[in-house]
Amino acid sequence: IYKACVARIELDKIPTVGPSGILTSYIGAFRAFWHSREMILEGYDKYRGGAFKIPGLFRWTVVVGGKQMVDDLRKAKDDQISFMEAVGESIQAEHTMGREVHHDPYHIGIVRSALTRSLVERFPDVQDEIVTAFSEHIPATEEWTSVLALPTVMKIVCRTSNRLFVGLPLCRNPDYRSLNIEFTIYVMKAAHIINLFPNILKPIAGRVFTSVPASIKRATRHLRPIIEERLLQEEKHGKDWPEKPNDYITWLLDVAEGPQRTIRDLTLRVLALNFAAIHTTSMAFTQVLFDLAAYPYHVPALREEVEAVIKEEGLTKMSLHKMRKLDSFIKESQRLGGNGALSMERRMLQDFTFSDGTVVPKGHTVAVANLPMHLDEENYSDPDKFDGFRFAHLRDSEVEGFSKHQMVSLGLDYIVFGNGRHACPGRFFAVNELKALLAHVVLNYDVAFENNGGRPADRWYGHIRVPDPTVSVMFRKRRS
Ligand code: HEM
Repeated sequence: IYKACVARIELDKIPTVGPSGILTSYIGAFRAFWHSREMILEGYDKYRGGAFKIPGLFRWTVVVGGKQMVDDLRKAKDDQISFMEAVGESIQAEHTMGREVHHDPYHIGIVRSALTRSLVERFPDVQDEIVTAFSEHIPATEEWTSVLALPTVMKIVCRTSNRLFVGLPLCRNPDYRSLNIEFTIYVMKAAHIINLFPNILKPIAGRVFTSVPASIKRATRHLRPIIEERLLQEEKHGKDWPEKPNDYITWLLDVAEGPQRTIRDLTLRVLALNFAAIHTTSMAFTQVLFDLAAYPYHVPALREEVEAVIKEEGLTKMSLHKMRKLDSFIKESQRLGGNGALSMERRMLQDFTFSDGTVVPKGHTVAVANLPMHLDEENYSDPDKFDGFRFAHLRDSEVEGFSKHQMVSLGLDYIVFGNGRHACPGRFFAVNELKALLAHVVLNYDVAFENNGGRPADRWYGHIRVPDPTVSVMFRKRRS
């Protein structure tokens, strides 16, 4: 009781946006449900560089802003703060992704190592899938053709990413594709439902009220024959059998042991990877398309850069690295259109003291106000303006050998991929894929909004941003 009282006193010291009384905070919680973005912007402005808290139905979130506090979180160790516990609760990972994935996320190490290492060798496959996917989903027509942006991009990104993860022909299978796209939505919906139940009933709620078990069955149908074949080859010829594919299933089997080698466990890891990769990358590329259509004056310089680099060295993972304007355009698009107002959610495993003396008691959740930081004049000049080549100009003034301003670099004021020990390990692939997608679009298409319309408003679900899925972008074969 004493410890709970001390924790309450520490929490009370952190200012609240909205009412903070035991009962009135529920009114704030309802406001936060619909308007958490506004509350985060308000708190950031009011308590600059400090912490504030916003209420939720079940708990407070302590929101921190300013580079110093981000740095404090970046440096914190895994026994002080936990990414898994915070995110695990938001998506009810134990009951949606499965206990195995939640408690033993060894596949994350694979994304950081084998997957990222494979990008040079596997780039031709990824590029081939981009070309084929575009020719099927957005054929280059002489006249303008209207394309529903987000759902179409989702299909292209899903098959392109899965060309790397599981290869041909599965990456093109329509049922496998829709299953992976839907899985993320099922998990988010399931998490909302499961969160309404007390802990003891959560496992039952997960099984009875959600579509997750059905998705696992559906994924197993596709993956079982592939996994069984791989296991058979391994049994016959040993670990390094000839023509062993260089893909995620191989990388998993290279390190998996005992129960990690079951069909169910391996299937869950494929679903978990798609969960992390598909919606994030698809939303990012949809925002890029919207920005391309809204600010078309960037297109000539982008084309010039892509063509010049390809002429010199062809299109490879390494040559994409030289396309700085392309990188900058995508980075700017995510600065203004990233997928939420909060990032770097962490659960405190012990009382945590920030450099400014703010104490967040054990068991509470902290997140970084990344949206206001991306819109802060102290971090970015003319912050509301979309300047596609902002980061390319900053890179021009960098000392050779430093690349602080390229998109994959983590920053204390650019938090699209988080920061610290749990920063997105998939960002090298994500940026590589986004650049290859954008290069393909500027080389082959003209892009515009219908009726010369401007950039559409995004949709917000609490602090999460989604590009409007009903918006179309027009494409035609490149003329100029
Ligand atoms: C534009 C696309 C993407 C965005 C914006 C994005 C963003 C993020 C963010 C914000 C985090 C949490 C970081 C933190 O809290 O510090 C994260 C984690 C993660 N991301 Fe990404 N991501 C993207 C694409 C991908 C892709 C393509 C993959 C896989 C190939 C991936 C795999 C992961 C994994 C496994 C984690 C968990 C890391 C951990 O637990 O340590 N992401 N991502």
